[in-house]
Amino acid sequence: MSRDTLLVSEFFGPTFQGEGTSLGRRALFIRLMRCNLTCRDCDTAYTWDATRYDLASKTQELAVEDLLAWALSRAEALVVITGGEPLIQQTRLLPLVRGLVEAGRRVEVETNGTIAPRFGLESLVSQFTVSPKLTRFGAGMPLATRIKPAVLQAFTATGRAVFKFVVSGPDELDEIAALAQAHELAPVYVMPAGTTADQVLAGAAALADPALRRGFHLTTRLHVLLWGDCPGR
Ligand SMILES: Nc1nc2[nH]cc(C(=O)O)c2c(=O)[nH]1
Ligand code: SF4
Ligand SMILES: [Mg+2]
Repeated sequence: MSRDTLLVSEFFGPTFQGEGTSLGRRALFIRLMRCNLTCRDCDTAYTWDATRYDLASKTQELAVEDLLAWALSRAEALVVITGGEPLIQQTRLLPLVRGLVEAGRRVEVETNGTIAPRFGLESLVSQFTVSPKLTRFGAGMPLATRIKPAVLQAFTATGRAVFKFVVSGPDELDEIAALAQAHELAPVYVMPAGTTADQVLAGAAALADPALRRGFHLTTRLHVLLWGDCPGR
């Protein structure tokens, strides 16, 4: 077994997968430190923003085998790996994912879609939930930083990608439709931004009919509806 370590922000569960295709399923979560993007409204800036947080005090450097033992000591069939941007650490993630899959677990990775999965990770992970960042959410970042066509293509080529856009309002659906068409992204989920139940509910209500008209799927943020902006849920 590898002595590799991962830079972890938090690991928790059981909880419910709060977003996307597995919404409502019991799951364990492993949130990794670091991100290569700097989204203005990031809800997990404590994983990467050294200007606002003391990252050293937020980081746990954990042995892969200890994380694996923790996950396998629980009954949950689904393990979600998120961040931050988890694929920054993908070489050291590989033995963890391999161990989980060999034990029969389903692994989903939540990613911003700017780093392609490699080294066999693309065939071990059951689902990549890819969230490209829109102009408003990614304010200040150039398009070429947020949207990498070859990487999006690599995710599509895995046959295991779903695309989930965090949306501030229905006026952003044009931008999503253009991206989906240009990069052949499917299936497309839209998800309201928000860290309170009121924001998420209002956002979902505003998105529902426009999303139906466009052929997009809709996801809420169940954990925010249930528990608000609460780390570790
Ligand atoms: N319950 C729960 N579901 C989630 N789905 C995606 C999450 C994330 O932070 O990436 C998340 C999270 O933090 N909690
Ligand atoms: S890509 Fe995700 S983790 Fe990184 S800054 Fe943007 S919202 Fe935050
Ligand atoms: Mg999140």
